[in-house]
Amino acid sequence: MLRSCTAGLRSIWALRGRREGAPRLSTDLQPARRLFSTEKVIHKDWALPNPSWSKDLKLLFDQFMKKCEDGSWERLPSYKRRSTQESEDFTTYFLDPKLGEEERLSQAQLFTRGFEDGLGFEYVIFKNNDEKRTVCLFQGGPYLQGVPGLLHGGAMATMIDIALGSCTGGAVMTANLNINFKRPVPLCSVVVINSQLDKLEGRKLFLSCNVRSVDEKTLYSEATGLFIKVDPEKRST
Ligand SMILES: CCCCC/C=C\C/C=C\C/C=C\C/C=C\CCCC(=O)SCCNC(=O)CCNC(=O)[C@H](O)C(C)(C)COP(=O)(O)OP(=O)(O)OC[C@H]1O[C@@H](n2cnc3c(N)ncnc32)[C@H](O)[C@@H]1OP(=O)(O)O
Repeated sequence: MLRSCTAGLRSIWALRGRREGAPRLSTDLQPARRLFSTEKVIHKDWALPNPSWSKDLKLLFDQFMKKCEDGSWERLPSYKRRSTQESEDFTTYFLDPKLGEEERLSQAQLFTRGFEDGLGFEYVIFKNNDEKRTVCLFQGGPYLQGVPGLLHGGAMATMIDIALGSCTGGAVMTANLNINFKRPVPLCSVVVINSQLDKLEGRKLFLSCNVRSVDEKTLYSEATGLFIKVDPEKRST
């Protein structure tokens, strides 16, 4: 497993070298502002295959894209940042215009999309609206290591949070997340997160998920989450 991870890293570096004008490693501390001056980066949909995707991830992606053809499933696009109504709901709810937050947040981006191809979170989420469930295909890259050779539990928790949140379809906040880590996840492997909405009670959404290996033989984690729809009448700050 470690050998394939190293090989993956080597190919990522090789690719980076080949791509003309490709940004250098984020550890070079390039100003984030420069990244965001490129409209292409802001509007790019990151939930699409790139050369770092393993055969397993590409295969599953293709299978789910096929399921999208009859409209029962949809692929959810993913951006570093976006200016949709949903984001506006969050901004109105949490940010105080008096504090000049907009300027401070001009460099903000979704942290799961802050890594270069293959190094961090590679994932795509498919949603089945009728069945109120999502499937997240996730490949955790070498920068997400915890115990040597294994995915950090916090990285897994992050993906679980996003996967559960993707089932809610609106402006929500995570109020509670409960995870049972049953088996360690090998770094650079692909896992499948199956999430579902179990119950809706006013503004409270109760969700659950499991995380399995591609062959479904290993159950890595099980989790439940409580998400609260933000109340536009309330401000939290
Ligand atoms: C997660 C994905 C979201 C996807 C959204 C989609 C699109 C958005 C567009 C762009 C964004 C893109 C991507 C987003 C990606 C990632 C998001 C990451 C998510 C997070 O990383 S998020 C940070 C961690 N999260 C917090 O930082 C929450 C801090 N917290 C609060 O901000 C408040 O606490 C809040 C708002 C949760 C509730 O506050 P509130 O004032 O609105 O409501 P209130 O307190 O009245 O609770 C109402 C009813 O919920 C019950 N209740 C509340 N909390 C409970 C708990 N813990 N356990 C059991 N029951 C609970 C009460 O008991 C009451 O129940 P009842 O009505 O029956 O009495």
